[in-house]
Amino acid sequence: MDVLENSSSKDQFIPGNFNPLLQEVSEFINKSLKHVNHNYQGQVSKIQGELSLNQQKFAETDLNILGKTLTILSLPPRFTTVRVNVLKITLRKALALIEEHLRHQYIGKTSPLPLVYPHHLLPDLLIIESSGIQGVQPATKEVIVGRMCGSAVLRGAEVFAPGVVGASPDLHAGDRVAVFADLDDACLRGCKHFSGRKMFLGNGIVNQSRKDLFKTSKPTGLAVSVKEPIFDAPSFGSCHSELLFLQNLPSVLCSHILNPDKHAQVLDMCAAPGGKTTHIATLMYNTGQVIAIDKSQNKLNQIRLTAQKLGLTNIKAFKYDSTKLISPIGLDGTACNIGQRKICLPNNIFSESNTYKISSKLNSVGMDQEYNSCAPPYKPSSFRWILLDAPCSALGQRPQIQTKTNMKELQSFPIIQHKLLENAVELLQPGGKLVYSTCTIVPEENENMVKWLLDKYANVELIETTPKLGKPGLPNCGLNEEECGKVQRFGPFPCNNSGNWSVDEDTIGFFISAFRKLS
Ligand SMILES: C[S@@+](CC[C@H](N)C(=O)[O-])C[C@H]1O[C@@H](n2cnc3c(N)ncnc32)[C@H](O)[C@@H]1O
Repeated sequence: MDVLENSSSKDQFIPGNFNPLLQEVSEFINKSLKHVNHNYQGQVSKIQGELSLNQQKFAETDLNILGKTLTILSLPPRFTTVRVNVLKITLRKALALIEEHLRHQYIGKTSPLPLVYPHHLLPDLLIIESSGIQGVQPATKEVIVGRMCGSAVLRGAEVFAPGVVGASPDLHAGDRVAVFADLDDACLRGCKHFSGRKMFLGNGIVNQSRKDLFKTSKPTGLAVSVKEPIFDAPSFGSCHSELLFLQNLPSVLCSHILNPDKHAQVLDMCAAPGGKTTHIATLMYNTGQVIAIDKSQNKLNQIRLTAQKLGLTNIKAFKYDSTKLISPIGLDGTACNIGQRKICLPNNIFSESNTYKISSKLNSVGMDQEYNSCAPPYKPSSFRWILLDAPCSALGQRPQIQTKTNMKELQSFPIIQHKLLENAVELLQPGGKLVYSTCTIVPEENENMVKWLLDKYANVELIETTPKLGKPGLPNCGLNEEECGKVQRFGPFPCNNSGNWSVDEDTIGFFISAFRKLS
């Protein structure tokens, strides 16, 4: 645990030997992964002294799986992955667009122009390979930003004025400045000399003076243009958002694994902000129907916007609690059944106020009826394809330069995942396919969840997930070797001893499993 102990004494990020994740969370991951440590021991000793980030050797004490995992989690993947809207543009043309965008973006940057190429297996994915960690020394003057802004900077963004919380007293436009993230939300707005825990993100050129940054409570515009980031990553903003969609590789894989038929009816139980929903809708060539459920209205609005941008009209989105998706009424004419017209009852959860219309066309009466006919809840065995991309502890997301998640919160996720899975199994037709995924590396939400499902339902079988890009499931977490081989896991992180991780290894932490319901 030296990695963590070191962290409290450091006030500045040095890639490769520091991760500021909360100690409590680190202990939880450590507990969850304890059975893994043993299995990784052989590989860990092999890479001792060899694994290097930023050409810096890892200290012997850092070479434990937890230390490496936490270090990697604090940085973004070196590969940025872009899903191409193949309904509107070919991969080749999209590649040319991205190259052109990058050529402009990298003018004046110290890092080399990234490579762009198609993924070796996923037909709609382009890879942007950047040079990753850069050797950069902090400039003397500094700007302090919040954690959210800091994570965005690590993924290639510039610093905008609302993200700035502190700055050196004599800061003027045109100054070269070091950008730091405030790890504990401890920096008061307008602070001149911040002495709390902070992480160095890179150097840039100031666009607004200190006076301009803090003269109003709602500053706007570019604050710092980041020229020498500690981690080189391309930025896209809203560039060609009707053609290109930034999406992590395992998330793209997830929809390919579900692989519904054209004209199918698919249920996406936890859909917002809609990355996978819109991908599934695209894989179905904008035919059939993707029913997207989420409990958050704000996030549902994001699905609508993304669908509109991408030109997709086969998505119907509803605000609903997916732990209560099964119709409580039955087939007495008032019950809900996909494809039948829904009759709204007094006090029925379905109402104008809690559903969301995906397209303005739906305002016409006829379309409203069509829309209503697929509103939740549903009778059992309604769907042949279901995606449950569950709410989870998200401990695979990168970069996580700090997390506020506490132990109690972490332990709450398996409870809701059980309820969601129960609904999913009930709604699945015999012969139907369910994909369960999370963006966490914690076995309690992954392998253990699969084991729980298989034990509970004799009529559900675990099936192969293809295409195969991830690693097998973790051993000693309830699944036998054959079962481990069927699921796909991304993280805890690579154990090849060169440090040259491939695009399929250097990803966010993720887990994918697939099931079929027997008749
Ligand atoms: C991991 S995110 C889904 C990401 C999404 N599939 C995508 O690819 O963009 C989990 C989502 O589950 C939603 N959620 C959490 N509890 C829910 C519930 N009981 N019913 C429906 N949605 C829920 C959250 O609002 C969140 O948007």
